Amino acid sequence: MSSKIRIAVLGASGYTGADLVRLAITHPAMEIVALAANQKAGQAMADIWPHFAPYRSLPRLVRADAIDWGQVDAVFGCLPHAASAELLSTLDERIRIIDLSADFRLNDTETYGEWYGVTHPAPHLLESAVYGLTEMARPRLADARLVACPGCFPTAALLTLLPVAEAGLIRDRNITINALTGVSGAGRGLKEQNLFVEISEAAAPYAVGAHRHMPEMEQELSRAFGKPVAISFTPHLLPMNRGELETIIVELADGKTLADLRACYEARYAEEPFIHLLPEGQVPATRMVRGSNHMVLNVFADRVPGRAILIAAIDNLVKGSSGQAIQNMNLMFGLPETMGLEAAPLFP
Ligand SMILES: NC(=O)C1=CN([C@@H]2O[C@H](COP(=O)(O)OP(=O)(O)OC[C@H]3O[C@@H](n4cnc5c(N)ncnc54)[C@H](OP(=O)(O)O)[C@@H]3O)[C@@H](O)[C@H]2O)C=CC1
Ligand SMILES: CC(=O)N[C@@H](CCC(=O)OP(=O)(O)O)C(=O)O
Repeated sequence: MSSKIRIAVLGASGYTGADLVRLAITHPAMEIVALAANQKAGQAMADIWPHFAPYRSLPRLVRADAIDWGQVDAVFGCLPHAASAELLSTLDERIRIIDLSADFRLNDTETYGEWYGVTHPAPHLLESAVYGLTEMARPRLADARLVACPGCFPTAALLTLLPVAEAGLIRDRNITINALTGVSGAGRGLKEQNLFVEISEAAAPYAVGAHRHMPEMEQELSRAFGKPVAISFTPHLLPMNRGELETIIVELADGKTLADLRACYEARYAEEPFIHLLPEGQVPATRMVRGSNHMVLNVFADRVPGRAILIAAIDNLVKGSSGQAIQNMNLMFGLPETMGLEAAPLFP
């Protein structure tokens, strides 16, 4: 192995793949050896991405079957679900996999089939897959061959809910998550509902009562509560490029207070480089984290007795996908966890 981790990015012509490349360019221990696409194979990154104009030496996009896999130590799967598992399951066991799709997040293939509408292409890989919510998965990452990065909505929701669920501070019922997202969450493919005229000067919910991230959140929350949990989750599309904000209403467990929630986050996240409990009263907003791997979080009282409001913001393309993927890679390869991810948020 060379002194750097030689990486391939599958889906480098998509939004998460491109943001991964953006971060990899300045990562001191990553060397980009291959970039793959589907319809855009054959094109140069600088031709399809205006922000890569200064980086003409990036490898040209190829189809995955044209990659010299002997040169690759780690692969990032930035592909649609099913296509991702199909391709990744053909790779040599030596190559470590960081998958950003939904393919290896759910433990059971029946739930996957129900929500994703396809038969799982590689069920034999599920057992060894580590659910890569980094802050919760550290001990299992060093030896992992396959890491399934969480969806963008579950990332913010679970980082907010898991500590207080595990500490018995909230009830396992009536958890309501309302989320706002930027349009890059839907990928670069053209969809008429995401055209400028359809989304500008507007805000609208989608996948109401039926979003695919619910089973993923329920899987992890059920583990934390030690019993099956159902949640209510409604995403809303906003006319912004990046960013995700989640407002979560919870019921406090008997005798627990807002101060208990705050103390729990202070203890759990005090040493975390990327998770920040804001000072009392400060409201999280997407502009606080844009372009960075940070998450900001705060807790607020609800007028309804016995409830609390938890709010978190992340950048869907960084902490919600490519940044978290690199954070996982750093731990898989024994590197400092924050390597290549130290950039401050972009503002204004
Ligand atoms: N966008 C986001 O905020 C997040 C996305 N994700 C997940 O990450 C994955 C990538 O998302 P995103 O970057 O937004 O998607 P995009 O639609 O922007 O990009 C998809 C990429 O996959 C390639 N591709 C499509 N179909 C195939 C195929 N059959 N075989 C090989 N390559 C193919 C495309 O190539 P070409 O352009 O040549 O057609 C493109 O490079 C998805 O699974 C998504 O759900 C996860 C967290 C957040
Ligand atoms: C705005 C928008 O459409 N966002 C996407 C989130 C992308 C994501 O995280 O999807 P996967 O779980 O498939 O990886 C969505 O709501 O489906």
